[in-house]
Amino acid sequence: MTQQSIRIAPSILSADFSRLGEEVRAIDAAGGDVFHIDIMDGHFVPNISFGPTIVQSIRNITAKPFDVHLMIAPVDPYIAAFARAGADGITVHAEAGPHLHRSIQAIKAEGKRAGVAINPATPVSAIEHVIDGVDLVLVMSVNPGFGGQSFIPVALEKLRQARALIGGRPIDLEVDGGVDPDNAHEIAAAGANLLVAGSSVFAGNDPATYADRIAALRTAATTLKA
Ligand SMILES: O=C(CO)[C@H](O)[C@H](O)COP(=O)(O)O
Ligand SMILES: [Fe+2]
Repeated sequence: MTQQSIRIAPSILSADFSRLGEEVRAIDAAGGDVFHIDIMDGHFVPNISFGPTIVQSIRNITAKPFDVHLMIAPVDPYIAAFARAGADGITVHAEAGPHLHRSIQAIKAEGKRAGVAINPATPVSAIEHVIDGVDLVLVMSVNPGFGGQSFIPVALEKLRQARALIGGRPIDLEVDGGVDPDNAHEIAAAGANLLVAGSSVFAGNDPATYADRIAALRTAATTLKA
C-alpha cells in the first residue's frame, strides 16, 4: 500500500446527533477523506439509526464522498432513496437477501459506486461471483449494529483473501469496526485501503481532537514498522 492510497472514513454513527451538521463540518475540516454513513433497520441488525432524510440534510455541508453502509433487509426498495439523498457509494450486505447481484445492479442503475459487505461469519468466497460488478468490498471486523466494539482478529485473514480476490481490479477494500491506531497498521498491511473509524475519531465528541485522531490513524496505517 502506498501512502496516498490509504483513506480514513469517519463513521458518523458516533457523532453527536444533537449537532450533526457541526460534526460533519468539523470532520471535513479535520481531514476525513470520506463520510461513512451507517443505516440500520432493527431487523437485519439489532439497532436502528436513521434514514435518507438525515443523509440529505447533511449533503450540502461537505463535498466529500458519502459512503452509505446499508445494514437493512430487504435492501432493494431503499437503494434509490439513498442514491437520491446524496450517496456517492452504496454498500449492501451479501447476507441481506437472496439476490445480491440484483442489488448491485440496482446501485449501478442509480449511477453510484456499488459496494458489497460481508459479516464476520461470512466467507470471502460468498462474493467471488459478484466481484466484477463492484467498486468496493467491505470486510466487517465487528458484528454490525453498534459502534465501539472490539476488532475481530479473523478479519485480517479475510482482508488478505479479499485483496487476493480483488487482484488488479480498481476496487476499494474497506474495513469497518474497531479500527484504532493500534491495529491500523496491520489492517493496512493486510490490504485494506479504506479504514472506517467511529469511536476512535469521535470519542468524547470534541471537535478539537478530530484532526489529531484522524492523523494518528493515517500515520499508523501508512508508517512502516521496524
Ligand atoms: O457499521 C458499523 C457498525 O455496524 C460502524 O461503521 C462501525 O461500528 C464503526 O464504529 P467503530 O469504529 O466505533 O467500531
Ligand atoms: Fe459501517
